Amino acid sequence: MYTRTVPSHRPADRLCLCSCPGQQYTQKRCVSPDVVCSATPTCRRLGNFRLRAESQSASSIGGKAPPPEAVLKPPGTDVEQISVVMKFGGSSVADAARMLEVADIICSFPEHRPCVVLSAMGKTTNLLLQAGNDALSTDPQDIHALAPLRAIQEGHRQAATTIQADDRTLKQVERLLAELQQLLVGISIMQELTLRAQDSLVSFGERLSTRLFAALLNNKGVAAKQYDAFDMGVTTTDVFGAADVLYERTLPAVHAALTLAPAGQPHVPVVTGFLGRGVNTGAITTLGRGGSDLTATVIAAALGVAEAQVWKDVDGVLTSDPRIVTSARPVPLLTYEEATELAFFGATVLHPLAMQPALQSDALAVRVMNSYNRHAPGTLIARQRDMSNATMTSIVLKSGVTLMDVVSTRMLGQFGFLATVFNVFRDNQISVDVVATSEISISLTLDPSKVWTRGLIDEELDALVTAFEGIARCSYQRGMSIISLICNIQRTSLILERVFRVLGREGINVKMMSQGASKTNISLIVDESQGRHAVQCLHSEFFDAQC
Ligand SMILES: Nc1ncnc2c1ncn2[C@@H]1O[C@H](COP(=O)(O)OP(=O)(O)O)[C@@H](O)[C@H]1O
Ligand SMILES: N[C@@H](CC(=O)OP(=O)(O)O)C(=O)O
Repeated sequence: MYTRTVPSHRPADRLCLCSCPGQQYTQKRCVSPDVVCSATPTCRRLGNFRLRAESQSASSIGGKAPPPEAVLKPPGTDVEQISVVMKFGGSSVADAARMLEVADIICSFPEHRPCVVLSAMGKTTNLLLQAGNDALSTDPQDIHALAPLRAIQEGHRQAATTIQADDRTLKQVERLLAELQQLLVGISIMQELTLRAQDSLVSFGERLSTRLFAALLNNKGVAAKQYDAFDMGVTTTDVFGAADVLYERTLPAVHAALTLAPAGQPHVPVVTGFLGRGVNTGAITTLGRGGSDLTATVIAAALGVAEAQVWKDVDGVLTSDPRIVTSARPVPLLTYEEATELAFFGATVLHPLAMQPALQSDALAVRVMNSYNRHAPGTLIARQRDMSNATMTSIVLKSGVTLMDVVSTRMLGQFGFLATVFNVFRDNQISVDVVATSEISISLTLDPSKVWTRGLIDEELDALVTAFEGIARCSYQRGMSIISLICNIQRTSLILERVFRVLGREGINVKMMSQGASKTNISLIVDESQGRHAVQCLHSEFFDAQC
């Protein structure tokens, strides 16, 4: 929890939700309290406000990137303050051509002055992790030939050439690539890759991509400046690999860094996502995989802007993971709570903590957009939404889960049993996802990736069983999946009747179920081997017209 100390720059502004046919649930920053929307008779009071679709149509519809020599019309240079944070993930900035496309997207919002947050290009983070692991089994003199290192060097040099990066940027890129190689040599010599070193290692991805992108914008006539988040005040715990943002320190510092810029031409800040600086160690930290989403919402909260846009390679948050259900379709509206549950329970489209700053802010909306299909309305995530017509919103699968049963060896009525059980998990630093209890027994699922670099190992589970000796009988089953139904809990009976009819028909046994305090989620635990099939059948039942 934190108190937001940074006031909004536009106290008169407010957000409006409109539901115009064909432009469903478009959200706007309204410049006066009675300005709402223009498109249809039901919401006609927009006046001088332009719809997103209109402003996009002024730019290159069809998503074709401009030729490298073209000069872009800068986004909102006449806008005094930064008014939107736009985050582009690795898939959006996979290569120079994609960076050009992203520059064009940014410039298609002339009414906005953006702050841009970028992830590493394409799969660079994975390549960096692979290089770190490979370095452990490579002689120091052979590090320069490591395949992932070569791929990173070649990819970034090629991008720098294509975007015609200036000499200063070229030097910076070469310096970073040399530093990266040195770090890998160090890992090889030390024969050790700590989480701290690993965070420094993966930071090179965002440090390189942002420098290249700022150079590209400047080349296009859009004044831009690169920022490293860890030098700009993003302060975190020292939990390497999954650091938590320290909001009280971070928000005012980021606000100052981005608003107290030296006088002169307003510029577009291009900030590294995913990275922070550990409060005690002073070392570079990361916010967990996909952490750039969180960087974007943190910056949006720090600046008090109304919207953070996270641009992906899908048309928004979908009714299921498109890699499991090919017919999955976009969900137009979500609440912060629904988005958080989705992300925690396996929808990798959003970082699980990305909604945290939005929850604490006055009116920060998060919009998930597709940089490959910029006209798609995307998903708008806000504090509340009308649930009257909602039944099933999205179906999520999380695999690699361990199911643990803990049964008290004492008599019925023994108090303090639950507290004792959870103390054991706390002492062993293992996080629990889903819980179902009776008076003397408790079933729970254990998070497969408490640290994003690995899953639970057998030794940890055996240590837990030992820790329960004398307190309870404990057994565990690996290879489970959690299916999370993000749905309207007001309709639980109706939903569960359909769920169990489908699962019964398919011969899928539910090992455990939990509805819990969440108003948005019912979790079912099934055997991992049946997880994908179960999700496909449930999606078909709730979303496909023929069922
Ligand atoms: N419910 C879901 N809705 C949309 N995408 C999902 C969902 N679940 C998983 N995904 C996956 O998330 C991917 C987008 O997230 P991510 O790869 O982190 O994007 P980026 O790297 O651009 O930030 C999609 O390509 C899709 O495969
Ligand atoms: N590059 C980091 C951080 C990130 O947010 O990436 P993406 O936006 O591409 O998911 C990662 O791969 O985890």
